[in-house]
Amino acid sequence: METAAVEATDLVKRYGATTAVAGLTFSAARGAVTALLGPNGAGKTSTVETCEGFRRADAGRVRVLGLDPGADSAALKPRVGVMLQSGGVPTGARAGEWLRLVASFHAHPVSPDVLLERLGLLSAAATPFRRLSGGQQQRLSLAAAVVGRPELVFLDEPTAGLDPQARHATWDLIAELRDSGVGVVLTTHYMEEAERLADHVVIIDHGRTVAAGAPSELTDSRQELRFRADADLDTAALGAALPSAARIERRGEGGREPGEGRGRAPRTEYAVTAEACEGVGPELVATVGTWCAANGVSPEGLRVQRRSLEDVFLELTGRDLR
Ligand SMILES: Nc1ncnc2c1ncn2[C@@H]1O[C@H](COP(=O)(O)OP(=O)(O)OP(=O)(O)O)[C@@H](O)[C@H]1O
Repeated sequence: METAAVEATDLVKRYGATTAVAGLTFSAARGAVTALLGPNGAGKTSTVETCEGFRRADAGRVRVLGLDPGADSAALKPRVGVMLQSGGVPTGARAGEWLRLVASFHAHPVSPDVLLERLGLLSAAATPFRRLSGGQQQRLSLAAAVVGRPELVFLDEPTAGLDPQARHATWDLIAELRDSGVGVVLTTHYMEEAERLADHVVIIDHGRTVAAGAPSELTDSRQELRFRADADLDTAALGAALPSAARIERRGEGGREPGEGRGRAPRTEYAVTAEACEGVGPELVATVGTWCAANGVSPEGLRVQRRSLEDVFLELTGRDLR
């Protein structure tokens, strides 16, 4: 059987007294996009850098393409592409020259010019790295990670700070890599990106895996009823009218509808959840609608929807700032 792209088991990484990774287990398949999600400081970068062989695990086991990233680093180097958060490009290197140099280290590279064009960097090819915009630097680092036709790429926040055009170009490139059989392991803070791009999501918190699965597996089983109403909605009274398995919670400011004037107070978003997903159905909609009608409340945008990955993420990792 072909080995996984990455297999990490009970991984531990410490920096002095800080335990950044505390027994983390995850796997990433070949020909698939695996997204590592987690709040700031959750241990994503430490995990990725350990898998890349830049850091030594204090305990646990990591296999990358079936090999040990520390002991087998020479064998892995030509097979694994790495995009670092910090770029990793010498500041004086010109974009095009740098990419050609990286390509020259590989036996069958992609044409550097084709990659520069794909990522909108042709006009910046003669510009030194330090003079590139932040987004151009990101894209050059991505190009350098994939130019050698790796079997596996690690991308640490590949679209952080990119404009929508560059983000879409990056997504297209990542999807193509996956479709051609490359394993992609990326970290991101953009839930929409993970939902759209990832085949497998690993949610990490406090150095451990707290949930893993396909985005749809993590969100499908969680329907809820949502609506917007005034901030002072009497949630206790509405809650009392609901079946015992259901409860209502405030989900924060719902904002204004497009075109709605600033003169009107922003609405608050509410969610009614039930212990079992089947509990969120027509009867619950009717109960909420009837209560609203009897109490002079106009529930805007009343709908039953699947929870977003962001909802699931916040539920699992909490709302406290890290
Ligand atoms: N080189 C280091 N020396 C000491 N502590 C470190 C080092 N790198 C990371 N840490 C600490 O380890 C923990 C995990 O950091 P890590 O960068 O792995 O998290 P992360 O999930 O990638 O965070 P972010 O989303 O902010 O990039 C944090 O508490 C961080 O302060």
